[in-house]
Amino acid sequence: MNAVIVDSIIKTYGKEKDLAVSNVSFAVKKGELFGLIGPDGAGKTTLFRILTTLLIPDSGTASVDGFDIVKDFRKIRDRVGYMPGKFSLYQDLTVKENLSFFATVFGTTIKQNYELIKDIYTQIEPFKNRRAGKLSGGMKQKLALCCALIHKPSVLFLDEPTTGVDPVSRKEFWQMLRRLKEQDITIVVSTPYMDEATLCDRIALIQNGRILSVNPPEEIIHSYPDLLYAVKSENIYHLVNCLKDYENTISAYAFGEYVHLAIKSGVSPRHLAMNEKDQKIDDIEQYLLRNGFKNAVVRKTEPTIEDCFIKLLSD
Ligand SMILES: Nc1ncnc2c1ncn2[C@@H]1O[C@H](COP(=O)(O)OP(=O)(O)OP(=O)(O)O)[C@@H](O)[C@H]1O
Repeated sequence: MNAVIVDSIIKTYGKEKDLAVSNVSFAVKKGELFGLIGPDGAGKTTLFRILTTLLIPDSGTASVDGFDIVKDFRKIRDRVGYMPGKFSLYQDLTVKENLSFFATVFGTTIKQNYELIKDIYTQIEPFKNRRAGKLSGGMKQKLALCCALIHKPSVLFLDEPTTGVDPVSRKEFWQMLRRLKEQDITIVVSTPYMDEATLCDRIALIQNGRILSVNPPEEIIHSYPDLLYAVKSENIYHLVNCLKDYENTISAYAFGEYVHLAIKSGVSPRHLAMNEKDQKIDDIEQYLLRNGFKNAVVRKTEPTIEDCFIKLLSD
């Protein structure tokens, strides 16, 4: 059964009718941890605001927990938890006051649903009398999650919950989400961090208001069609340009301290053992040598979600 159904949603802004969400359709299964992955401006927040009944789409339909986002908006508001990217906490209220406030708004008490938030709340309880504005990023995020959960929602929408949070808190946060999922809460979470995509059951890759793919992350990675190499040398900028001109190149782009080079899979096996010497590596090394890169290191690499995203964008 599906907890969220989005069918042909279109949303534009302003007189110019700038397209923010372009004919988007997808469904999220009950109990699923579903990720909306895409860069800034992709349309993630707009979709969240539509699904939490804060915005009305220009056209298309959507339902959450079986209720229509327009006709049944009140029922949806009782059933969803929403952690917006910004401004979800009252900075001048303490940790405890924020939580009590959100509980009261939903006609419940902290005590009534304490079991659900206990794991998370105990981590911020030592600071319960501190004003929210004086908490660290990680602590704010935990409090905001408690506030979004306090009325025991069946579907939880989290808009970029880990943006601006340190790597350790980010990891802890995802562990918390996995535990919530075990309690049968459907979670839709957006993130611009591609590495977080692999922690979801399924992900929708979104760009410019369009969905490029909806699949489990491992399937997206498995269906990557090209051969991918990581190339390292001094002067990444020149290296990228040089590799773009290589005859077999499909794409070449900076990837951390490496350049990722995608080439046509041709006759080489798609999954060469990582330590197996690949004829193509020799060819690339020779090409780079001819072009003045004396110490370039070339190795085969497995695609990440980010590589798949780049591939989908260039198709
Ligand atoms: N209130 C608004 N008025 C006009 N345009 C808007 C408004 N809100 C969003 N947009 C535009 O709609 C597009 C999608 O924005 P949206 O905020 O949904 O994306 P996002 O993926 O959540 O990115 P971000 O993380 O930057 O918020 C962008 O081009 C954005 O500039």
